[in-house]
Amino acid sequence: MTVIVLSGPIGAGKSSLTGILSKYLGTKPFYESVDDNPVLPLFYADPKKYAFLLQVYFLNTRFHSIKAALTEGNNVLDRSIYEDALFFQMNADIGRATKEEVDTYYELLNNMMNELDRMPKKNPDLLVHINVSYDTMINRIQKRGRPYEQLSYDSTLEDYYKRLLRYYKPWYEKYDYSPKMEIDGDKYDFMSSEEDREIVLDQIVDKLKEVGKLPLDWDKSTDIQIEA
Ligand SMILES: Nc1ncnc2c1ncn2[C@@H]1O[C@H](COP(=O)(O)OP(=O)(O)OP(=O)(O)O)[C@@H](O)[C@H]1O
Ligand SMILES: Nc1nc(=O)c2ncn([C@H]3C[C@H](O)[C@@H](CO)O3)c2[nH]1
Repeated sequence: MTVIVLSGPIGAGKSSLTGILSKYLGTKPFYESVDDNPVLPLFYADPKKYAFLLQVYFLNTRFHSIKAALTEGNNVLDRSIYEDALFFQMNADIGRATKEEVDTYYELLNNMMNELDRMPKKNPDLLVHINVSYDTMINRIQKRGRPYEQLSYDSTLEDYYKRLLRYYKPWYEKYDYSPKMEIDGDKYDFMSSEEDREIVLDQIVDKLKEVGKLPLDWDKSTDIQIEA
């Protein structure tokens, strides 16, 4: 059993790479709840009011996915639970949560982490972090086109996104729940370029081999078709 988690800022390419990687390794993808998430548009419309609710929503849905992913088969998850606190702390730092919400959130998170600790498999086998610059992040957010994430929707989003990138750097450096690796999301267009896709997949496969976690039942499929 091999569990891989993707990490990285908004629009870095986690869901896209989750799809590619899970197809390539013949594993199951677990996606973050976004299009079916009723709180996300509320949050972008009124962040101060909905930051706490959104965080609890994500924590709950991620916990469900993790429980399923850590109990059966080989899986790829498109964002790690370890990034949840990064988002919440950043929102709290810019005044979008009360002290009571902060305390309650961390108690809940700790509680959930303790539950994960009691599971047969506690941590993922590999974290694949996608690094992107601010310009790439914005281009991808525009390309994907969720209305409430666009800079034109809210003039404070530029600062929010730049701040998010600043929070990610130390977060990745400190991360030690599993082996980890970085993918250069500025350099490799794994969506349109087959050559780039192969390079990125090779990097991940090499790392899985290095840590002894390449799925034994892995059936390499050579041709990954990307749906437009
Ligand atoms: N390496 C890449 N090269 C070119 N385009 C990419 C790359 N990665 C992702 N994209 C495109 O960027 C957009 C955002 O990608 P995706 O939804 O996978 O990001 P994400 O990290 O899952 O975002 P979020 O954190 O918001 O869930 C999509 O339109 C996708 O096709
Ligand atoms: N505030 C907040 N906390 C989280 O834990 C979190 N996880 C994801 N997101 C937002 C980013 C993208 O818009 C969108 C898809 O990733 O959802 C979050 N926002």
